[in-house]
Amino acid sequence: MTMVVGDSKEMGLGGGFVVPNTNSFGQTFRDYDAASERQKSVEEFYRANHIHQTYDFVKKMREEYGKLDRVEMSIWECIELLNEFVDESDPDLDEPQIEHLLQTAEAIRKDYPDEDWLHLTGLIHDLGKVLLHPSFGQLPQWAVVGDTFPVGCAFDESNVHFKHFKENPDYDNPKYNTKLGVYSEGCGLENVLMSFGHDDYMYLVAKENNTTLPSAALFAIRYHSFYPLHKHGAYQYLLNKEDRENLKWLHIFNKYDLYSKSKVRIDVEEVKPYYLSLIEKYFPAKLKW
Ligand SMILES: O[C@H]1[C@H](O)[C@@H](O)[C@H](O)[C@@H](O)[C@H]1O
Ligand SMILES: [Fe+2]
Ligand SMILES: [Fe+2]
Repeated sequence: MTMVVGDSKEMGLGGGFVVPNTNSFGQTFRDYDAASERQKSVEEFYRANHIHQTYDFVKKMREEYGKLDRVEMSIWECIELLNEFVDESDPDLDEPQIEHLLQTAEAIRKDYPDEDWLHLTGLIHDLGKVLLHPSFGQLPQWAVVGDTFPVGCAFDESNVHFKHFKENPDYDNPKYNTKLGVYSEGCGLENVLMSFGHDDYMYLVAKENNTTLPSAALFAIRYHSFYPLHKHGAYQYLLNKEDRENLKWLHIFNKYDLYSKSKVRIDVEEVKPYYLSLIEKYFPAKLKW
């Protein structure tokens, strides 16, 4: 039995995943106001993100990137491409993305050893960040990372750095700035346009390449950055019954996505054979991106 020294919350029994009290900068997770070396640049990131993610922008990007006509590569090749990127929206992590993917997957594996689909979901959930790469047009960070939110209806105040939405052209547009905007009560998230980024893009890649992952996996990939919903319970009026079901797995998934972020590196070569076997089980050898 492993005992981890710390207060009661940090104590882990039996080798399961232990939720740390603080991130690797000594702060609580997702504290966007804490004075840290990353605070200013993260806020700058959200300012640009909130200004530029409009209804029209999202529509255009979805059409363009939904074609999947840019690159052909395997899941593992994509993982390796992510080695060079650090996410500018993240107050908790400044390691290359490949570390975060493996940390998430391995943390899930500790607590859910039999749910191999969830391990793979952890491994691939952020692969959409490949949009930052030159072969994808080197999109700016504000169009790829950060929390997501619906466009086409009023922005909820639970969004991180909400005040910067006031500079978004949709903020004053009566078509888009009411509670429901262009949507109807209970219409289902599938019918809602979310701010464009790595979540929705990776969902499209997985679906269009005919993954055999279950729908809870696709939902987790697609909405894992939708913190206003899964952390704050905002935007409930857009959900349908299926969304509420899938949300249960997203809550589980989020614990590992967020709290596995650390400076402790995973030995890539050691775990690679296991993940290659999962990729082979759920994906074709080459995918369209
Ligand atoms: O900074 C993080 C990071 O970009 C994650 O990949 C995303 O899923 C989170 O929602 C975001 O806040
Ligand atoms: Fe993400
Ligand atoms: Fe993540």
